[in-house]
Amino acid sequence: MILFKNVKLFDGHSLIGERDVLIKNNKIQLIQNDIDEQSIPMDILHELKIINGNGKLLAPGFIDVHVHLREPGFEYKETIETGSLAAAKGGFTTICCMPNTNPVIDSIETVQSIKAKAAINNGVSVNCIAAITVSERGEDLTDFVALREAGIIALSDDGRGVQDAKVMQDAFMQAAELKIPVIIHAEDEPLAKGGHMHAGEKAEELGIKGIPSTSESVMVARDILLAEAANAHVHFAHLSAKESVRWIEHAKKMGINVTCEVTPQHLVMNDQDILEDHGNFKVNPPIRAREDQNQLISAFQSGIIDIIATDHAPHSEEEKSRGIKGSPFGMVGLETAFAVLYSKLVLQHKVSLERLLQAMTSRPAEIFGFKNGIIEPNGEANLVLVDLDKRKLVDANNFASKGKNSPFIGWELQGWPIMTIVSGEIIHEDKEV
Ligand SMILES: NC(=O)N[C@@H](CC(=O)O)C(=O)O
Ligand SMILES: [Zn+2]
Ligand SMILES: [Zn+2]
Repeated sequence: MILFKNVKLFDGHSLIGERDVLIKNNKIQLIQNDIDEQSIPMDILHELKIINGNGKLLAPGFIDVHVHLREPGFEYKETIETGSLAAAKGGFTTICCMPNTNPVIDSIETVQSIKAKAAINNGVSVNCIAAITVSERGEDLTDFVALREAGIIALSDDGRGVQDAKVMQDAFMQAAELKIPVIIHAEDEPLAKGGHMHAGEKAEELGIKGIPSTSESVMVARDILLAEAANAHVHFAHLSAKESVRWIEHAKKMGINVTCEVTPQHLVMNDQDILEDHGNFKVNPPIRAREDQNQLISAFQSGIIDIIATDHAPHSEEEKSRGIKGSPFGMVGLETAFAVLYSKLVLQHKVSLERLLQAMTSRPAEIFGFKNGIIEPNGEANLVLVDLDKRKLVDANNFASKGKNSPFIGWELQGWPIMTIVSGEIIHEDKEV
């Protein structure tokens, strides 16, 4: 049993002010202006842990619909266990893993084995996203019916774009019938081929071949049209280019069933922030120009961009030590997401705290059909306590993730998750406080 005193409460939709919150039997028992400890029956009082909020923020546990857990096949980069620990440290209680593993998550056996492994970890809920095509080869569709039975929450060939429009059309048609969201990694391979970073001034300066924005935007436009024709729900992953945002805004106005996500790195950086030729700055899609960044921020604040997703993509230090040309694409993000966004967007008055929190809780829950993402009496107690005043330098040595490939190393950030609770149990507590 836990009693939070005087926490600043965000209920999933809005900041509702200072409250006391009582957690009992996995559930949120009471939310009141003042819960008197004396009112708690003596026989259970000894089990009560009182946490003095001192104005700290209590929110629904964060939800991340885009995480690479690397298991099976790439356990040297991350495992379900280390990824779940990293999630808890970042305040996430629900994550969804992408299928670009080895084997690819394209069969019910792989889904079941991931779920079984996740179940014996720290309590973070791990959901599977299965591949659209067998082995993510872009050719034959996986068995959507069987995969849905196995409990997947969406389909995606993340890591690669589905190049063939006919394959994509068939996928949208089946997914629409089964009501499964399709998550698009929008990338036209011939247009992106051979590139390592955004095709702009910075790439020229470094003498590195660029990836043009069109490699993303043409696929966004194509898949809006295909999803519209099939009446499917299309969700675009990790948006990077201003043109993509423009097409999505238009599609939403037309009433097409489209949603999308943006990562912290694409919101707070542009290619001028790539200070050195280091693999930690390499990600796909690439960090683009300042105008793209500004467009992403305003579309995020206005809700055209629905949610935050980290695209947590761990790689080994050895792999990332080969410079921008020689390293694999991807950045870790679970442990820094909130602090990065709070420091660089909220404290700088570019995005409101409410909007940021909605985009990490109730909005992803709504889009992907999770029951959590809100705080309400009798609801499951999946929570995060955030110290909005805490300042800390990002030090990858302290990450729970095996991946140390963060572009934020050395940044001094404010606003850190300090306690994560799943079904009433504290699964992570920051011992420094
Ligand atoms: N984002 C990345 O740069 N890399 C991801 C793949 C992906 O998300 O497309 C990875 O799996 O490493
Ligand atoms: Zn991707
Ligand atoms: Zn990804």
